Amino acid sequence: MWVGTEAWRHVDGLPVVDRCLVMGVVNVTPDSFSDGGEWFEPAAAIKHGRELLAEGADLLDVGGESTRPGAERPAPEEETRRVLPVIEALAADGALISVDTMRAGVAALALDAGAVMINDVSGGQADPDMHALVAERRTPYVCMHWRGHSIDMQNKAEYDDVVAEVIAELGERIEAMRSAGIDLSRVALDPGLGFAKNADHNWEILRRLREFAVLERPLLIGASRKAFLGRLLADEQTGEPRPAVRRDEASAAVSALAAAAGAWCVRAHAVAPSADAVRVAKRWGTV
Ligand SMILES: Nc1nc2ncc(COP(=O)(O)O)nc2c(=O)[nH]1
Repeated sequence: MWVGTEAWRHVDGLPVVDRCLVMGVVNVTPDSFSDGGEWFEPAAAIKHGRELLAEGADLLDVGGESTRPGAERPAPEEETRRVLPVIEALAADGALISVDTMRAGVAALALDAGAVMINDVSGGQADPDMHALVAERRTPYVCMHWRGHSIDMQNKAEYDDVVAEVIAELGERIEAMRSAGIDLSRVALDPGLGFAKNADHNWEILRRLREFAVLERPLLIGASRKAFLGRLLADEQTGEPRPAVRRDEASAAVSALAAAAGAWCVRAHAVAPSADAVRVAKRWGTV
């Protein structure tokens, strides 16, 4: 039976400990950009989730729809088929699970199967029923900044001031959640790195991360293995981006810096490096 990494204080539903949390990524998809297909079989995904918990993941994010740029959407039934057995098994181990879905129907079944949080990259824009579900079930909810589905989201990466505009658009989401009767004390926000954002936008958001404090909600940062890190670390001779599976050191560096800037949680494919990184950030900032 898995035991939590540290004493949990559920402050109004969102899990909280006295450092930045680490959310391990379990993509049960054939085509996610960073690990597509590796954990597509339930047994492999469950085994991987247990490995991430052993590496120090505070919670696991189980998703059945790839959101990489250009991705085609699976049918709701297929998305459900992918995630439910994995959520059931890992929740039975005692793990804290968020379901990474934009669909209220999938989220409801995931909650019934033992998930304790909904991670919605669309912030409720992809499914008009999502906010009502979150309000009714009083589920801790991650609301990410989003400007449309992966199939064409990079066409919407136009900003005058990306930080000001992402903050404003997340503010609109907060109002929509408030109107839907959602208990905002159970809501975390996420700037959506790589979603309708290019590399410069991502770096500007990270550089100015503290400005998001104006929204007065915990922040989740999902930088792990993303293309902007690959481009930063491109081969100097060939210009070839660093492959996704070799971006974990850079991902951990972002985790440390995001934690130092006050992030509530970081989302990581390789948990161990980021688990160490957030502990370094905590001790560094401790008087
Ligand atoms: N809250 C949140 N959820 C996410 N889900 C998927 C991906 C895409 O990355 P993946 O395909 O490696 O999971 N990124 C995020 C993110 O940045 N934030």
